Amino acid sequence: MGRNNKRGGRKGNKPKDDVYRTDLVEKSDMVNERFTTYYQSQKIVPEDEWDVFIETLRTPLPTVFRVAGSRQTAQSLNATLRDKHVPTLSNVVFEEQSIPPPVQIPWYPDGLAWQFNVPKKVLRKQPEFKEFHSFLVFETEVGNISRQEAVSMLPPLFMDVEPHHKVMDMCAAPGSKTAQLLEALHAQDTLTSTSIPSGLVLANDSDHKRTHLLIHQSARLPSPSLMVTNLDASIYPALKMPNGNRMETLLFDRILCDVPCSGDGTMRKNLGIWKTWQPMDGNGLHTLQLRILQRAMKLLAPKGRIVYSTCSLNPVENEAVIASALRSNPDFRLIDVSDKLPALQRRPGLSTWRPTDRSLATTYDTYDTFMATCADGETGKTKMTRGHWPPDGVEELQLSKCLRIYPHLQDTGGFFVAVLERIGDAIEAADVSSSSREKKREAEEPAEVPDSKKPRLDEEGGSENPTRSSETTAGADVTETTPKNLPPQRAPKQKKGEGGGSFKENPYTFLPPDDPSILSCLSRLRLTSNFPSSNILVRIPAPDPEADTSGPANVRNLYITNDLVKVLVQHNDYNRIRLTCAGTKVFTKQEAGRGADAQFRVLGEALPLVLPYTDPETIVDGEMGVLRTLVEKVYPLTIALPEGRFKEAMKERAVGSHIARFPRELDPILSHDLILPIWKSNASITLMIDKKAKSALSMRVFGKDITTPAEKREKDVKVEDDAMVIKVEDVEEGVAGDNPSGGLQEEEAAATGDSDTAMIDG
Ligand SMILES: C[S@@+](CC[C@H](N)C(=O)[O-])C[C@H]1O[C@@H](n2cnc3c(N)ncnc32)[C@H](O)[C@@H]1O
Repeated sequence: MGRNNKRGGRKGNKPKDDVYRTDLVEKSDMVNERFTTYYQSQKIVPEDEWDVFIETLRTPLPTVFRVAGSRQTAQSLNATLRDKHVPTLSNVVFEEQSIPPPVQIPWYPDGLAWQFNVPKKVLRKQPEFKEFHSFLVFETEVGNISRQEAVSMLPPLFMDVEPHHKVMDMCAAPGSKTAQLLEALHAQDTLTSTSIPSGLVLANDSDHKRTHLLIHQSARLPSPSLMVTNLDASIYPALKMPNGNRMETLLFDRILCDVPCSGDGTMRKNLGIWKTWQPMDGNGLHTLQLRILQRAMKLLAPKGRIVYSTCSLNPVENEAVIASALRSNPDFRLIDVSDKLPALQRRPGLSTWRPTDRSLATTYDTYDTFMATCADGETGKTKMTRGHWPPDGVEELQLSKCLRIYPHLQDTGGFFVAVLERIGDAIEAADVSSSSREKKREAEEPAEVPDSKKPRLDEEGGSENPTRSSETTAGADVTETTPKNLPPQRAPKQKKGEGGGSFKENPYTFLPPDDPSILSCLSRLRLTSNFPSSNILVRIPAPDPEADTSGPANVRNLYITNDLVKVLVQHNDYNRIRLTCAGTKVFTKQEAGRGADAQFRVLGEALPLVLPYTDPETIVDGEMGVLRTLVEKVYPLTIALPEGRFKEAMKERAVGSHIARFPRELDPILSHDLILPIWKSNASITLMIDKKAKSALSMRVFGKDITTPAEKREKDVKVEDDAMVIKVEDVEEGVAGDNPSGGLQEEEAAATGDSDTAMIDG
C-alpha cells in the first residue's frame, strides 16, 4: 500500500461485496523478499513460527462483522443471529463440503462480533447462506451491522469510555472506531429514557471527503455529543471552553490515535501490498505518526488515556513512535492491559529493532552507524531520524506492555496497540491554556491545515468498512433563508494560504428556544416542555449583507447538540476548527401537499432522542396487518388499511408527522416494541423510512423482503398519484444537503443518504 494514509480499499467508487477477492489472486503472487528479509531480521515472531505466520498472511481473511448501534437493538439483533441464523446454517453441505456456520469472536465483549469463512459462491448459491447474506446486507445498509476487521475493533475496547468523557478520535475516517466510541459514550442509554450523554466524541480527519464518510457512518447512532473536524491532527489547535469568567483549553479524557500507517497488517485483504512493500513505507510515516501522538499528549487531561494504534507490523511505526513519544513526555507511561480481553491472544511489544533503508542491504544497530554509511547530502533524503531506533535505556519504557497481534494467532489481520496514560502534573496540564507557553504555541501554530502539511493521500479512497449506499439523496424543495432575529454567525474570511481551500461548510447557529420552527415542532409533535429546545441549531448560509433578509425564516433542518457541544460551537470559530458536523439532525421540513404548509417531521433515526420527550398518548398503536401494508406499499391509502384501532385513530389525526408503535409479539425474537415514524397526508399514510431500512425491517419481521420492488414503485406512484403528496426523495434525502460544497461528489454522495434507521426500541 506504500505510504497510504488509509488502510485497505480501492479507488473511490462504491466497494463491491468483495469478501473473496482473494480467490482471484494466485498464492504464488503473495511473496515479497524485502518483507521476509526485513521482518525476519526484526524477529517479530520466533523463528519456528515464521512459516505459519507467513502462510496465514497468504490466506483470505475471514469475514467479520459487529452488531452495532444502541445496546437494545444490538442485543436483539444478536439474539436473532444466535437463535435463528446460526442453527439454520449449522448443517450446511455445499458441493459435498461441510460449511461451518458463523462463530462469535471469543474476545469481543457480549459476543457482538462474529466471523465466518465461506466462499462467495456459497453465499450466492446455497439457499440458507443466501438468505443469511441478504440479512447481513440489509442490516449493514441500515447500520445495525458493521463489517469491520476484527483487530480494527480493538482500540476502542481499550479506551474505557464513559458517558461523561471528552473523547477525541484524531484520525477518524471512515469512522468504524468513532462508531464504537459513540456506542460506548451512549452505553447507558435505554431508548425509553435516553439520557443524552454529557460527554463528547470529537472525530477529526485531515481528509475532507473522508470526514463526510465518517459523518455518514456515525449516523447509525445519531449523537448530540458528536463533533467532526477536518484538520491535520499533528497541529490540532486548542479548543476553547469557558470556565467561570476565563477561557480554558479543552483537554480530553480519552484520545484515540489510529494513525495513518503502511498497513502491512492488512495484507490478507489488501493484496497489492505483497507487490509494493518496502521498508521506506513505514520509515516515511514515523515522523507524522510521532507528531500526531505528541499532539495528543498535549491535549490530554491529567489521568487521561491515549490509545495509539496501527495496522502495521513495523516497529518503526509502532514501538519506535511510542518510545520517542515517552522520551519527550515523561508525564506519560504505558499501561499494562494484560488483564483486559483475556481471550485475545497477543504478543508483547518489541524492545529491540533494527531499521533499514531502501536498499535493505543491511539493518543498522544505531542511528549513528546508519548515518556513517550515508554520503554527504544523502542524509536529508533518507527520512530517518534518531527516533527510528530504540532509544538508550529502552528497557525503562516497558515497551512489552504494547500489544502485537499477529494473523496466525487468531486468524485475524496484523495490528499494534499501545495504551498510555498521563500521570503527570495536573496543574500544569489544566492550566495549559493560560500559560504563556501555550499562548506562544497557539500564536505559532496555523489554525488550519496548510496544503504543504496536508498528509499524502494515496489514490485509493478505500475504507475499512463498506460504505452504505442509499438511493436518491435529493431533498424536499424547501429553500433556506436566514431565520429572523438571529445573530448570524458570519463565515470569517479565509486568509490566502491557510489551507481553507475546499472548506465551505455553512455556519452553525443556535436558535432561541422560542424560535417559531422549534415551537412548531414542539406543538405539532406534542413534545414535552423539558425538550432541550435551547440546544437546537441550524446550518444556514451566512447572510449576504446586500440581500433582504427581512422575509420569514425558512429553516429546513434542525440539529440537536448536548450542552458541551453547544458551548464548544459557541466559543470556537467553526471555520478555524473546520467543523464539519456538530450534533445530529433531528427534524426535517416536509412538504405537506395541496394547500397545506410545509411542516417538520422527526427523522426515523433520531426517534430515540425524541421519544423520552414524547407524550406516550400521542403514539398510535398499530396491528400486524397495518405494518404489513405500510411495509409492502409505498403510499398506502388510509381507506385501504386493515380495519382496527390504528385506522380509526389515524382518521382523527392531522396531516403531518406521527409516531406508530407495533408490539413485540409480532416477532418472537424482538425484545422490544417497534416504534416507527409515519406521515399522514390527505389520503395516504407512509412509513417514513427509506427503502433499505424497510427491507431490513421486512426481513426481520416477516422473514422476507415484501417491499415494493423499484420498478413497481414507479407504477404504484402513478396508480396512487392522487393520494400522493410526498415524494420518495423526501424520505430519503441526503445529509449533505446543508453543505454548500455539496458534501461528497458522485460516488461518495451515495454514501451520505439518511438511513432513517427504523428499528427503534420501545
Ligand atoms: C488508519 S486510517 C483511520 C481509520 C479510522 N480510525 C477508522 O477506524 O475508521 C487513518 C486516517 O488518518 C487520516 N490522516 C492522515 N494524515 C492525517 C493527519 N495529519 N491528521 C489527521 N488525519 C490524518 C487519513 O485520512 C485516514 O482517514
